[in-house]
Amino acid sequence: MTDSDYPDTKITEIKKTAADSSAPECGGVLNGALANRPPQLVLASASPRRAELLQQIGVSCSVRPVDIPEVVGQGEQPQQFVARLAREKACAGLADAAEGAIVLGADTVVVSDGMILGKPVNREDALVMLQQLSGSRHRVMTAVAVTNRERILSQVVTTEVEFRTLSRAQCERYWDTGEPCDKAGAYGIQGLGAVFVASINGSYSAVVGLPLAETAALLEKFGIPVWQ
Ligand SMILES: Cc1cn([C@H]2C[C@H](O)[C@@H](COP(=O)(O)OP(=O)(O)OP(=O)(O)O)O2)c(=O)[nH]c1=O
Repeated sequence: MTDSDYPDTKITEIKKTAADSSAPECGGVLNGALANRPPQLVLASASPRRAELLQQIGVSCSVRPVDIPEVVGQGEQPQQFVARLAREKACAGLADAAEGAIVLGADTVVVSDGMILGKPVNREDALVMLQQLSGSRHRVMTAVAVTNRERILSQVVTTEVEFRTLSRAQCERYWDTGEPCDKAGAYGIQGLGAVFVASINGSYSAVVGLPLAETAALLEKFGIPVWQ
């Protein structure tokens, strides 16, 4: 794999137009009185890992999971896909957030041999994913998006992970632990799945669900400091 295979990643900024601002999912105007309050961060995610990772860098938030369809568009590249989902999650979270709220959404996928692996839908799906990852390298892409009613900033972070060779029996035992079922690629690097990992090149926290250095920089652009 070369750098040009995953040309990470500058921050993408999208300014919301007047039309966007009146749209129900992202609408509203910040009024003067509320503008003086410290910004409230809303985490639009059901992932306990993302809440823990934010806590790790001293950022407090309220948690409001959102439900959006996670379907790859025709011709959509993995990097575009994760970025779109993170932005859609953030925008959906803004819909019923308080005035002045800042919302963070994120998405993680595993990319192996050009295939996008999300969370396994069942045991067989997980076993196929783990066998596919066995003895080879894959990429984990995590996008983070932060939005208020005026703009969205987003960034995609790609990490390369190399797996040891796994036996079918090992994959079955791993499934039985319950760990793979809610994780992209059917493994958790932060858990028992760590024993499968021969090497990692990139951001560990991004593999777990949120790239902390990049997230901290994005939050600071919205006036939310880390380590408070
Ligand atoms: C590869 C890998 C993924 N994961 C997790 C991170 C994400 O929570 C999950 C990928 O699914 P996502 O759809 O990104 O997130 P989610 O469904 O958990 O939460 P939400 O959509 O509400 O934000 O996989 C790990 O915890 N460890 C790992 O090593």
